[in-house]
Amino acid sequence: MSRPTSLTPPPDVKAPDPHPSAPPPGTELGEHYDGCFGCGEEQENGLRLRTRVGEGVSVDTEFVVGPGHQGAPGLAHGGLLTCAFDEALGMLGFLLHTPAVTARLETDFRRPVPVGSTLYIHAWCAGVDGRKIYAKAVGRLDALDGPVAVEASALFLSVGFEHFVEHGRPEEVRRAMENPDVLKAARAFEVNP
Ligand SMILES: CCCCCCCC/C=C\CCCCCCCC(=O)SCCNC(=O)CCNC(=O)[C@H](O)C(C)(C)COP(=O)(O)OP(=O)(O)OC[C@H]1O[C@@H](n2cnc3c(N)ncnc32)[C@H](O)[C@@H]1OP(=O)(O)O
Repeated sequence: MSRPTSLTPPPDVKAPDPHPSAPPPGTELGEHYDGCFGCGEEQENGLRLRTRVGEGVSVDTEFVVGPGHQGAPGLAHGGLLTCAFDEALGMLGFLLHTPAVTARLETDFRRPVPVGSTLYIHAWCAGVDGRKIYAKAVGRLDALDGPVAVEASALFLSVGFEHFVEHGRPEEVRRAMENPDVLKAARAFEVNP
């Protein structure tokens, strides 16, 4: 039975529309930062997840589970599955046009996920209430309509770019700010609130 928690939007809060400048469904969202463990190309041991825009405020992310992702022999590690969900859910901020960070993330593991399988993760925004972004995701095994293996509920909070500048280690922040793609994304957020 589901119970109200801080991960459930208040009853009067509806699922939002994408921001007018959000990319259309089907668009592949690139890495948000090349050093990101979830999506960064420069992160040697990272998951290198790719995410596409779905209908409304939703995204689809595929996680191909390899031998480097094991917990038990031949099975995906739960923490890495949660990481893949965090990444997919985090991308919803791009459709709402705000940088956002995970405040709380709850994961339900329904079935084991074997090495060699692909987890099809669908994540969507259930509501926005001020800075709070309520989000959900479901991961299906080996097909878009495959059996549900993992589900997640999350609360993200919108933050300004100063969150990253103030808290990140200065050398990585400096390097990120030298990247024209990161700067362009940061300016787009600021110019079109
Ligand atoms: C210049 C370079 C720029 C580079 C930029 C690159 C691109 C970036 C773009 C996009 C990034 C995408 C990244 C994706 C990666 C995946 C996502 C992650 O893994 S993020 C990492 C993990 N998360 C954290 O590290 C957060 C650590 N926590 C915090 O920083 C703070 O706690 C924060 C911001 C979450 C909240 O702090 P407060 O001071 O802003 O706000 P308060 O007042 O504490 O909370 C506001 C409301 O939210 C509730 N709240 C806060 N935390 C909660 C929780 N854990 N559970 C339930 N409610 C919570 C509170 O009760 C309050 O509610 P009431 O307004 O009173 O109703």
